[in-house]
Amino acid sequence: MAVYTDITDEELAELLAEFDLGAPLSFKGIAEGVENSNFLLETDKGRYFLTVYERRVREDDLPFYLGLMRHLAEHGFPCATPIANRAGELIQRVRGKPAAVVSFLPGLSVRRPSAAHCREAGRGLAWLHEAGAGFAMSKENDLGQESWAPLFAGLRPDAERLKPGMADQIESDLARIARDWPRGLPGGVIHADYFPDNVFFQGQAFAGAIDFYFACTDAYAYDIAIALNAWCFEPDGSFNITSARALVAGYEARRPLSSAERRALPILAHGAAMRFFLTRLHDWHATPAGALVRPKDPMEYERKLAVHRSAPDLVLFGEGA
Ligand SMILES: Nc1ncnc2c1ncn2[C@@H]1O[C@H](COP(=O)(O)OP(=O)(O)OP(=O)(O)O)[C@@H](O)[C@H]1O
Ligand SMILES: N[C@@H](CCO)C(=O)O
Repeated sequence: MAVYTDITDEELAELLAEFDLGAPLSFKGIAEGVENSNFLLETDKGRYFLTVYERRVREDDLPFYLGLMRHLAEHGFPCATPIANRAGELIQRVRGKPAAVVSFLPGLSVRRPSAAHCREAGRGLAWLHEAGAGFAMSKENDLGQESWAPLFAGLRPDAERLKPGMADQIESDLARIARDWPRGLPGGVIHADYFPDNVFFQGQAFAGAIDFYFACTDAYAYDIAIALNAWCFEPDGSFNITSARALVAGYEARRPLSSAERRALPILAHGAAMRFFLTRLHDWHATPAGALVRPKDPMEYERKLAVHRSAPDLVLFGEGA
């Protein structure tokens, strides 16, 4: 359960006094998510989310994330929009931590996405890339390819604890990824955490995205690769090529890929699996037993790494193989 910060009625009243959101009707902590504390606030004027930023999110980066959400919403992309207080500020303070009030985004995420959901998710991702194209700010990807080897250097013992022999295998993946990593692909603002729990649907139709706190400037095709890993693996660990083709087709319905982007998808997917394996491995041993938040399983991503390692043409979908 990701509610790390308690908020008293007095603290809520103090915060709301800065806004014109109406009188509170209900206020409750949301159990989902692992990164931040989220509260659903209902007032006589509508529904809002209060997010208190807890760990990975650096305060200095908030103007980028919140500015991006505003920009996307202003350009017609459905996402939660930060709401400024009467003084025009987007960043608030709760218990000494940075916080923001954002609009409520209607829709539901899906736990087991179908190929039809994947197509819609792909379409939504291309829409996000298009809508973000004119955003004036940029932000380096702190968890980009160059960060992975140094990150793993501190995690070797953790990898060996999970599975003896794993560390050398990961080193060899890292070397292959570094050697083949594509440069110069078209890029701009990417979501960088476009997982099913961050995408909402209404019925089968894409209804929007949340959780822009890993967003950064990087190759668009890398965002697709992250999504292929997150959306197109079955619970038994197999890659669902039908779902993957649907996701890419949905994306291309709005933004066709160049042949360089398409050719790069396999190595980008291998790298994207590495990125989530590493952060999960880090959190796995850093989260104390009995903590409120259950860390995500690094082995799920170790299995995805193994799939990309053994079938490097998989994500080419039969083209150029
Ligand atoms: N603006 C919003 N509108 C509607 N629901 C929201 C909104 N923001 C968050 N939620 C709900 O709260 C849950 C947790 O939010 P979020 O995914 O941002 O948390 P997190 O701790 O950053 O999670 P993650 O583990 O994905 O990084 C979401 O699954 C969603 O159900
Ligand atoms: N989507 C991430 C969690 C952080 O948002 C993961 O599955 O590892």
